[in-house]
Amino acid sequence: MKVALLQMDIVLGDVQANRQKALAMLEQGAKAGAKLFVLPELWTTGYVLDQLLEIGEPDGGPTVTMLQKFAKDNGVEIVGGSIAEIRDGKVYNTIYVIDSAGEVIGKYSKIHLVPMMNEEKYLAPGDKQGLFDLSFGKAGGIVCYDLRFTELTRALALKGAQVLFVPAEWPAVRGRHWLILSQARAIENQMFVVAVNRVGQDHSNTFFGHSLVVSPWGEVLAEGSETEEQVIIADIDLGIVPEIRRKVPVFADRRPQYY
Ligand SMILES: O=C(O)CCC(=O)C(=O)O
Repeated sequence: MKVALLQMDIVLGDVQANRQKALAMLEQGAKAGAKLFVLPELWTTGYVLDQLLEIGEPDGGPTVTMLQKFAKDNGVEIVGGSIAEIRDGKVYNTIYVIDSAGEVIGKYSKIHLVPMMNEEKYLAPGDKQGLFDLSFGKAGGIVCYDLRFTELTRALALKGAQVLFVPAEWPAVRGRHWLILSQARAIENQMFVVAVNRVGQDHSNTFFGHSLVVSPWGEVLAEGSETEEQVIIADIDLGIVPEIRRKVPVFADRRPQYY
């Protein structure tokens, strides 16, 4: 399966400009033969947390409609990064997952809000795990800071996820954590990790880029640069997951009665 990671810069607060940029990058990925597309966290707005209530979108808004049309026209699946979703007068940081017929087949709202970025002042936390049935099988979705909470990814793996998608806006000051945690989640859960970060800067942070695809054996199959916008393409062979889980049987050897 060919996956495209849209490592984009984000124009702060300019939803229209970000949509146009994402569309151009989606087209670039489709030309390269990608069948599954993943976008970064809050890619339509960036971290303008105090504006999200005005510029966020309810279900069925223009951003998700644009992604649905692209998915249907091109017969591809999309993990629509995360966008600011307005629900019951609150803002959620939500991944939309769209199938190749253009249907929204799942959503996940970021569970762990980031104190270092004051998210809890502006965002409401999700309360459900993101487990999705895609054409290749089960996949999990988490957002950025969620990557630090090993229990959440393990719960998704125990429910059958073989791929983990991680849209992010991860800052460069903690860049090493991004690389190590992405590889750790892949190795300990014997799953592919497809982690998509933004590049560029906002008022408070320089972002780290280095979007990456890690195999269940811990190999980095593809990695973006630190500063450049890029459509990163990687080939994922899900056939190796059962093979690795047989070779090093950590799931069979768990002893949860002692944890
Ligand atoms: O955990 C971190 O260091 C970064 C988290 C973050 O930037 C986010 O969740 O948006």
